[in-house]
Amino acid sequence: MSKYIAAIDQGTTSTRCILFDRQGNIVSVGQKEHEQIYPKPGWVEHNPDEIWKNTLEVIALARIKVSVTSADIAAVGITNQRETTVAWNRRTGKAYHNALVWQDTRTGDMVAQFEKDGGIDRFRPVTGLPLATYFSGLKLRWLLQNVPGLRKDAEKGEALFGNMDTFLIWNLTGGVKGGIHVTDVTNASRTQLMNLHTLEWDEDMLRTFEIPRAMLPAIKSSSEVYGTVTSEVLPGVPIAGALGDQHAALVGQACFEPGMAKNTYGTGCFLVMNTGSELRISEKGLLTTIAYKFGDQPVQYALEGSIAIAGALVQWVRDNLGIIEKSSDIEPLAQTVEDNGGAYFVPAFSGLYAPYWRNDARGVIAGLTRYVTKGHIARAVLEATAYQTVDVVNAMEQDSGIKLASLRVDGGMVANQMLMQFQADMLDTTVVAPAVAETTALGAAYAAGLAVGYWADLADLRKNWAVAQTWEPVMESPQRDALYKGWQKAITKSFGWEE
Ligand SMILES: Nc1ncnc2c1ncn2[C@@H]1O[C@H](COP(=O)(O)OP(=O)(O)O)[C@@H](O)[C@H]1O
Ligand SMILES: O=P(O)(O)OC[C@H](O)CO
Repeated sequence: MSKYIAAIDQGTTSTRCILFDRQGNIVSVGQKEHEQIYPKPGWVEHNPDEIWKNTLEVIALARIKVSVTSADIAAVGITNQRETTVAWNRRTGKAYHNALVWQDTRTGDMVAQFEKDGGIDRFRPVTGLPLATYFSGLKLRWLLQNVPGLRKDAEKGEALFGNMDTFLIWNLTGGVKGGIHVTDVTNASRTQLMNLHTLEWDEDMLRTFEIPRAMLPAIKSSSEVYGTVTSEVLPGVPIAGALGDQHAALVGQACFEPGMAKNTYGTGCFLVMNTGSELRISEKGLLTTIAYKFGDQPVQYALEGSIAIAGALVQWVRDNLGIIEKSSDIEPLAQTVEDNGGAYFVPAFSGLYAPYWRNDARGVIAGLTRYVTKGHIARAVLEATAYQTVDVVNAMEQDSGIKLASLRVDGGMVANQMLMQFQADMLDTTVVAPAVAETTALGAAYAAGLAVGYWADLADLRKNWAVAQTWEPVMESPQRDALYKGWQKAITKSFGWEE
């Protein structure tokens, strides 16, 4: 019997391949970062060829470290940065343009145009999503309008659209030699082209955004065999699961009951609450999305609070300001001071996502005086992620009527003790990190493993979840309230910057 499940986690910053055993333990990891391309202010691109090459490389790396053959791997699961949009040619395999990354704001004018006729929530009842630059539908519309020849090829079915899940599955299953063109429901739910009620591409949305249906992948469940890997890195292994990364983290955190929630602190920060088989359209600025759908079992829905910039702000301080060398240096720098010194950093680099949905917002540092040092700025940077999470939790509790008893956390920023303690303090709630920190990859492994019988059922998966660390709130209410009041004031200063 095969010993492991492989998960490919194609994130915003890097691509990883992780091998898991039956207890959900990490056996081996291969990881590689890719280039972030910023052609203009607000534009963010990735090179799909680089990501495909990195994917092959990280699979090989993960295998070499523990010298496993493909016979040792029962299945592979894919998880990915969501919304990031690629169009490529079926015959050549070449992308027509760099991938437009989820954070890219170039569709701002389209958003404004569509908003004029029906407001920001006009597509919410069908898609669960507000009008925003974030989702794939308008990014694809931009490509179709701006890349010569793409629309013609798309109408003939020669050009294919996909998010990174689709692009990788197509390449892994043979590419130009008959690659399989599919996506899963969770990824499809982020395009703003899928009808949340029917789980099919919505004809009205396709017509409104002028998207040729022939270029769209088939929508599948999150856990079933889509095809078999033909590339020599994993020959003959079935690809049996796919989930957008935030949905995968929900699964990896074993949040299988309605009301259970997780928050993933990566490039962005995404709080997702399982709401069961009931579809709820948010009234507080959250997204309605698919939690997961395992095979032919009923679909599970979720509410999501998406924050565009979290760890990305730490990267920005590292790469653009150069006041730290590596991301983890932000913590000792922030520890050089007692508090934020009155400074607040609102990282509205891609506008503001949940619960504000302000495409016109841009980043500000507020409350500066001559007293403020780089230590205070470091502190304000970390606090920004915690305050944004409080904004989202407040909306989530109002929307769902459920008070969070504790918050399950994961992602690269969870390594930051100061941030996690501050988060517990600002939420006045226990924050809990699980033993397996790579919940995103684990969730994709679970989806694939369930499809091929490596794990029998959800009970098998629940057993694997264990606590690694908890952070308890210790801050007094007056201090918490004063800090949050400052944040609420600062955030209004970011509004209306972009005309
Ligand atoms: N110790 C740390 N303190 C603060 N931020 C950190 C720390 N370690 C990593 N990060 C941030 O976490 C992010 C990487 O997390 P990860 O979960 O790997 O992201 P992604 O899946 O989005 O690629 C980066 O933006 C990085 O700046
Ligand atoms: O790559 P991450 O972990 O920052 O996640 C990106 C999200 O899926 C964007 O919606």
